Amino acid sequence: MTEPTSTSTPSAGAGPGRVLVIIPTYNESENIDTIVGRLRRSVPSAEVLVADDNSPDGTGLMADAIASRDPSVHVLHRLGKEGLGAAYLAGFQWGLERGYDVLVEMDADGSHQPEQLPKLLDALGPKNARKADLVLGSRWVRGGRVVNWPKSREVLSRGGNLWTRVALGVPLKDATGGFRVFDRATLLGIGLDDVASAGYCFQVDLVWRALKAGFRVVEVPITFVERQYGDSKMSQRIVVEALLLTTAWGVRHRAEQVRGLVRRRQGELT
Ligand SMILES: Nc1nc2c(ncn2[C@@H]2O[C@H](COP(=O)(O)OP(=O)(O)O[C@H]3O[C@H](CO)[C@@H](O)[C@H](O)[C@@H]3O)[C@@H](O)[C@H]2O)c(=O)[nH]1
Repeated sequence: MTEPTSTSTPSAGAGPGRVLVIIPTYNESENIDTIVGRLRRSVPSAEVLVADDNSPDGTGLMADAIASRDPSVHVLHRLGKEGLGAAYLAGFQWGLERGYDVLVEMDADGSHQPEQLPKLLDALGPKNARKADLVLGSRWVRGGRVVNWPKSREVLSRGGNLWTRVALGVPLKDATGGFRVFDRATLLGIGLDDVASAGYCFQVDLVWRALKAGFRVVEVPITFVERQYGDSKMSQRIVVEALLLTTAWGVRHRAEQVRGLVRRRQGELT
């Protein structure tokens, strides 16, 4: 693990502040060089943290080699595969401890295009005058799209987002996507210590927490391009986790709403 340098810090106030892009990896040896290179060219001031879960294909070692040539690239070596959510939580902690102002989630496989990161950072706004607290790269708002996705993935994603709106009342088109930009204060304000979701449900969990805490969440259209190399880690277990957890949260949420309504009615009657 290497320490961040201060050389890439943008001028105070004008830009978004110190940006750390966290890239979780598990068996991404075919993608890691390309994605880090694209990212460094697209947003040269941003630093990168590769959070690798001891990938058997040597992704972590490849990331070390990149980091040895580029002081803006850091590597967090984790013991084993614990899911995307756990890798991001470790990455957030790493970045918050080191004082980054903006923390970004981005896949390693090229499905999130680094060339679109500047417009997500623009939507967050400058460090001293944020326009939003959390920016979501959205496939399902007007202008957003997916390229080369099988119909089954589109149905799963659209269905998952519909379920999120119905069960949790989340007023967003794409609460499950994983290309996002967090202001530091948002991550500090949503209680990361008790996040239990490990798989992709983690994405819904964080958005929902941000909305409940009153943070401004905005969606910006992106083009999501299905990976060319390597495999998705999406599994039945991940889908079941998402369904069970969102259902449990939804039931609790609706019960709280009903209790609130009853309390208000009782107050009106007395
Ligand atoms: N460290 C670590 N990284 C992981 C793990 N599982 C997946 N990743 C990494 O997380 C990124 C996304 O994983 P994929 O398996 O390629 O994701 P996907 O199926 O295309 O899902 C994407 O879309 C979902 C919504 O449709 C998103 O919810 C998800 O975050 C991701 O962006 C990749 O960089 C992958 O290596 C893990 O257990 N540990």
